[in-house]
Amino acid sequence: MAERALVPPSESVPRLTRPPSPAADVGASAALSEKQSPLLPSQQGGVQPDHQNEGNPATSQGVMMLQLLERVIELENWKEGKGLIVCGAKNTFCSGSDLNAVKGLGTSQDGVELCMFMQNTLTRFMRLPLISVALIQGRAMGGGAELTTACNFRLMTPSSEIRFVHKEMGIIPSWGGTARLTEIIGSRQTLKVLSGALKLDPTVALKIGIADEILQSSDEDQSLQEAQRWLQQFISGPPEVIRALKTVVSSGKELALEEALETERDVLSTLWGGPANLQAIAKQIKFNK
Ligand SMILES: CCC(=O)SCCNC(=O)CCNC(=O)[C@H](O)C(C)(C)COP(=O)(O)OP(=O)(O)OC[C@H]1O[C@@H](n2cnc3c(N)ncnc32)[C@H](O)[C@@H]1OP(=O)(O)O
Repeated sequence: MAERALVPPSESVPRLTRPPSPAADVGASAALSEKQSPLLPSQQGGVQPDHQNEGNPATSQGVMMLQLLERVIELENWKEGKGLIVCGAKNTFCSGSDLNAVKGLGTSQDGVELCMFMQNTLTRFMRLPLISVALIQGRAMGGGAELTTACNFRLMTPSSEIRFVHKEMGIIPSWGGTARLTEIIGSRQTLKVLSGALKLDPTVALKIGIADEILQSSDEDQSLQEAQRWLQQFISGPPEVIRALKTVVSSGKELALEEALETERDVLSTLWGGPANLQAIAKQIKFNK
């Protein structure tokens, strides 16, 4: 992996390395039924507050973060998956850190530890061999805005808003959000968005390239269905091919050229002459329609 001047402490974020054996990361060959939902388990409960901890916000926030990590580990083990949608509850994507909890986490060391934990979790999330979509219903603020940048795509509803409010809180986005936003919209736009703590409505978000599309409905269920249809166009096909594509795009983004090329060779070797490839050749598909 290419060294950067300002890398986080090595223990905080796992380094992307090429798959140890070609088949290891892209071995899923079981077909995902087209009826199977590509959704993150968030639809089945997601990262919810642990109500047993309601009396102690700091613990409650910690529990939610651990739950997020658990979900990521679950997804790392979901070998037949192709895509996922991250969404919030009650028409709100995520309003960031629990402001009550952070009152009890006032030292610089607390902030850095939180940051390292979230950098690690979100980097693992970003590297999943799944195509991920943030469905932004309502507000995505602070850490919630950062979470959207860990997804491959962002869909907004007409009434949604993304806002990196960190400056107003006297901090910077440090859950990997600054680095990822810069990669998504470039450094000039990122500087404007962060230093202005700009309210990004869907039209502005689409214009500057943080949003990929504005959905038609702001209704929670309808927008979710729209998002599912949107994602479907990118995940139709055999899981091993979709997962391989995501893997090589991730390595193209993160690795030095020689390593990225080597990854492409390794991943290709798991597909060339495989079932999907042989079937496509046998069908003599034409792409002229
Ligand atoms: C990584 C670092 C970070 O994440 S820094 C960013 C931290 N987040 C924030 O500063 C957001 C603060 N919240 C707000 O600005 C507003 O509550 C937003 C999200 C815009 C929602 O406004 P509105 O729709 O009018 O609802 P509201 O303010 O009445 O809130 C409903 C209840 O939810 C609560 N809430 C909201 N956000 C948080 C939060 N981050 N931490 C803790 N509690 C939060 C509100 O306090 C309110 O609670 P209650 O109903 O008054 O008990």
